[in-house]
Amino acid sequence: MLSIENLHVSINGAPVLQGINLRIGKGETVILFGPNGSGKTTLLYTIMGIGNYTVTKGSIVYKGTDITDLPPFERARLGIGMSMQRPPSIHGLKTRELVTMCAAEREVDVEKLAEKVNMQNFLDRDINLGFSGGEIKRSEILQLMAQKPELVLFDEPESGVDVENMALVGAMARELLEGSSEPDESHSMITLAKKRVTSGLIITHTGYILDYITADRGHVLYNGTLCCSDNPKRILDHLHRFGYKECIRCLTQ
Ligand SMILES: Nc1ncnc2c1ncn2[C@@H]1O[C@H](COP(=O)(O)OP(=O)(O)OP(=O)(O)O)[C@@H](O)[C@H]1O
Repeated sequence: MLSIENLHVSINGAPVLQGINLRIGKGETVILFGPNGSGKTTLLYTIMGIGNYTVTKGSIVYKGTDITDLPPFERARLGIGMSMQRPPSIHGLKTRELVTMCAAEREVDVEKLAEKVNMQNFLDRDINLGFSGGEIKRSEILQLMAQKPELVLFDEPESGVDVENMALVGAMARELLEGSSEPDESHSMITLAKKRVTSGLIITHTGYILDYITADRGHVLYNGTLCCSDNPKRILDHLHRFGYKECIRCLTQ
C-alpha cells in the first residue's frame, strides 16, 4: 500500500528526516512514537504533500504510484487522508461545505455523518473557527468519514480530547480503519481482519488510541531516523519505564 524508501526531508534547508524506510501493507495499522521535535508530523505532512517540506532524497510510493512530487489534492484523490493535530481555521468555509468536498463525487448524508460525531450543530459554522480541541478532532474525523480514505494518517488523535470524547474519537477511528462489522456465525474475527482494506499511520504520545484500535506494528522516530519496530504496546511500556534515551542505544548498535 505505502512504501517509503530512504526518505530525506528538509525544512528551510535544515535536515529533519534522514533516511526513513517504512512499509505499510493493505489493512495494516502502524503506530509512530517519538520525542517532541523528532520529525513525526514532518513525516505525515510529507506523505500528504502539504507544508514547506522539501524531499531532498528518496521516494514515497502509494499503491504502485510514485507520489513524491504529487500535489496534495492528487494524493487525496488516490485515497490518502489526514487528520491534522492543528488544522487551520478557514473564514467563509462552512464545515458542511468542506465535508461535502471531502466526499468528492460520492453522495453522502452530511447530517447523518455529523450525528455520529456530535457535530450537527457545527455544520454551518466556519471550519475550525473557535472550535475547542475536542471539536477540532471530531471535525477532522467527520471529514475523513466523508472522504473514506484507504490510507489514514492521524496526527495525535488524543491531543486536546477529554475522556468522553476520546471514547467517541477512538470508536470512529476504529470504524474508519477496521469497518463496523462484528464477528458473527459466518464471520470470525480473523476473517474480518483479513478483509480489512484501510491502512493507518498514527502518531501518539500517550498511546490512548491503542485502547480503541488494533495496531500491527509500532516504530520510534528519533532525531529524524526510525530506530525500532515492535509491538506498539510493548514499545509504549518500554518508553514509560526507560524513556527515549534507550533509543540512542538501539540506533548505535
Ligand atoms: N516550518 C518550519 N520551519 C522551521 N522548522 C520547522 C518547521 N516545521 C517544523 N520544524 C522543525 O522540524 C522539527 C520536527 O518537527 P515535527 O513537528 O515534525 O516534530 P514532531 O516529532 O511532530 O514533534 P511533536 O511531538 O512536538 O509534535 C522540529 O525541530 C521543528 O521545530
